[in-house]
Amino acid sequence: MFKTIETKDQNIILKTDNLSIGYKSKKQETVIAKAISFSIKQGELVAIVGVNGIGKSTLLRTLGNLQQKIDGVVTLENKKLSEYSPTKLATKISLVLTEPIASKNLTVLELIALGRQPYTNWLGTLTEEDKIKTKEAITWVEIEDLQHKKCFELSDGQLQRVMIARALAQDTPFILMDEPTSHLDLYHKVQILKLLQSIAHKAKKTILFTTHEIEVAIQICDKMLILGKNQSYFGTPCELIQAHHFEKLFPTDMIQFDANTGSFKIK
Ligand SMILES: Nc1ncnc2c1ncn2[C@@H]1O[C@H](COP(=O)(O)OP(=O)(O)OP(=O)(O)O)[C@@H](O)[C@H]1O
Repeated sequence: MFKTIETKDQNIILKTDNLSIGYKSKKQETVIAKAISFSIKQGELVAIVGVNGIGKSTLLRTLGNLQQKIDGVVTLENKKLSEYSPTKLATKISLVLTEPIASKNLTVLELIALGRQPYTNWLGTLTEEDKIKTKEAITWVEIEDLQHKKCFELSDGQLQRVMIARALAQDTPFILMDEPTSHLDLYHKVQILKLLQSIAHKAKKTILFTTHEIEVAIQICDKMLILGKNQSYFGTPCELIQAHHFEKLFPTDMIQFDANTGSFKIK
């Protein structure tokens, strides 16, 4: 249904090596987090977790090339991220960010079709292939009944599914999502993450997302990145639990991670 891609280096799609992220101005450079090294393979669902303000969104924007890294190397399909043109990058990475969409007056179908922009001509004319990819994305996310609604008529959970469909219509091998489960109840959080898991595993998309739902992510994700200011930890949830890395996530005065249940307990 969707394109799969072949890469060298054991199907590694994205790799960071000693990456530092942060903000640069003419006067100063602020490092938010450093020494971030990890690699993600095709078809993996990966969560970035960490305390508020640690730099999860900054990392996601850096990986999407929306902002400059401070130091280190990011490679996408064995090529440096900085060597991609914006047009080429749009065929490799789709981004679902938390900013409210400006185009809520569009219908769901129109919004999802915007995902085809990297492939359309300057008039935005949709080809048969663009229409097929748009329909496929709608079917995958099971929102056929919503397609003619206006986006402002949707609930948060429905809108989140629509944004995922738009990313799928863009048909990139790699999808970056900032907090796809925010504002959702537990049932809908799990529903969205299960959907992302099935897209990763069945359509062989590589999905990297930020979340505060650590306990749900432990149960659903293939790998996780625990982001810290000076050191980050990457691995399968099981490896991270066994290495006691979740214990270091929050100050221990109020909450403690229980490695037996994979959950946090209030002290
Ligand atoms: N445009 C900016 N210029 C300078 N500093 C910024 C900018 N945007 C964010 N920051 C700072 O970068 C740090 C990391 O912010 P970021 O939003 O990446 O964290 P986060 O882990 O996603 O947080 P949260 O979990 O609260 O969403 C914060 O200290 C924030 O104040």
